[in-house]
Amino acid sequence: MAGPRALITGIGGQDGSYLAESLLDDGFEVIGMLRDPGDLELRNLAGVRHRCAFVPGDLEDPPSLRRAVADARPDLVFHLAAPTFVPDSWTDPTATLAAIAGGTSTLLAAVAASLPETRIVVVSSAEIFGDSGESPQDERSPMRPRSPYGVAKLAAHGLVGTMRAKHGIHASSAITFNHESPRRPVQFLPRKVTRGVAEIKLGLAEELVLGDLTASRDWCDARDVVRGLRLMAAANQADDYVLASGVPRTVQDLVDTAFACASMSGEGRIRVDEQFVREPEGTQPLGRPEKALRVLGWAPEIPFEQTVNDMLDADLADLAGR
Ligand SMILES: C[C@H]1O[C@H](OP(=O)(O)OP(=O)(O)OC[C@H]2O[C@@H](n3cnc4c(=O)[nH]c(N)nc43)[C@H](O)[C@@H]2O)[C@@H](O)[C@@H](O)C1=O
Repeated sequence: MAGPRALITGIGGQDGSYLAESLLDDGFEVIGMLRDPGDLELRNLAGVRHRCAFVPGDLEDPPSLRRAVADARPDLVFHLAAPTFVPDSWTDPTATLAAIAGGTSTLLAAVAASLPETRIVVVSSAEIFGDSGESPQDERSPMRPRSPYGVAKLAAHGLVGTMRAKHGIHASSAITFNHESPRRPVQFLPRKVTRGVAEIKLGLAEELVLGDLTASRDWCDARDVVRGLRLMAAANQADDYVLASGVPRTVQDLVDTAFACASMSGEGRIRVDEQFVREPEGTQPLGRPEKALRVLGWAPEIPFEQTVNDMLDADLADLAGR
């Protein structure tokens, strides 16, 4: 007999691919929504692609999302797909809102209308807090986003709560803080750092060019976050949860950790370039994941140093294999 079915939007990304692996391991049938299911460049899915099915769907094309839900008839939906690099959201705020807020409302409405027993987890973001004025942040902290990306993620988060209240569906919002892994793209800071350190280690580069070294983030491992998403889907009651480490670290801390993992000193190897410096944050982004621990029994398990080390190892192997 076939197992329960899960539809994952954003299956080719960092979180989507780990989630697919975890669900397949537990006997789920996994259906991935892709803009182009003919795309074979799904590096993150290399190990499991042949065990997944795929349906077409584009966040900015509502009929395609409704069709994806109708065709997959999932028991669970994990909505992960989104444009994710925050600075890019200033280039086209309209497209950011359409993809993130519009895509989420279409999926929630499709579930409420045709599959009301289906459970859905929507991935929101710590960027919804912005100038919260409160640190650390939890599910009840003021939400004052500072970018179109944050505004769009706040709309998606709000839609989950309103659709849950109105239609009684099992819809949950994961307020995820920064999470990393060897599958993180290089435009994000931690991957840029481990890739840069690997290049220096191999003699392929002399320095690492970054923005503000004093900026602070709450980093955890993507594999821990994915475990949290599954616990949210499995919980008796749908609800919203902060998934975070609860530990603040600066960009400099991250850089030091990466050089230490490479058994090197970063002294004299970092240059700050204004093009990577963002406006300073009024409120330190830092999560308080107490509710996730209390209700779901979730806590991060993979130490920060382990994540950075895994990323560095992947970069060294990748560069050495070229
Ligand atoms: C929760 C949230 O998390 C992520 O968004 P992000 O925090 O913008 O991620 P990032 O890795 O681009 O920046 C982290 C920090 O690092 C600083 N920083 C310094 N120097 C460079 C630098 O050279 N490059 C970058 N990218 N950042 C730099 C930068 O100013 C910032 O303070 C996404 O997953 C997003 O989708 C999401 O939802």
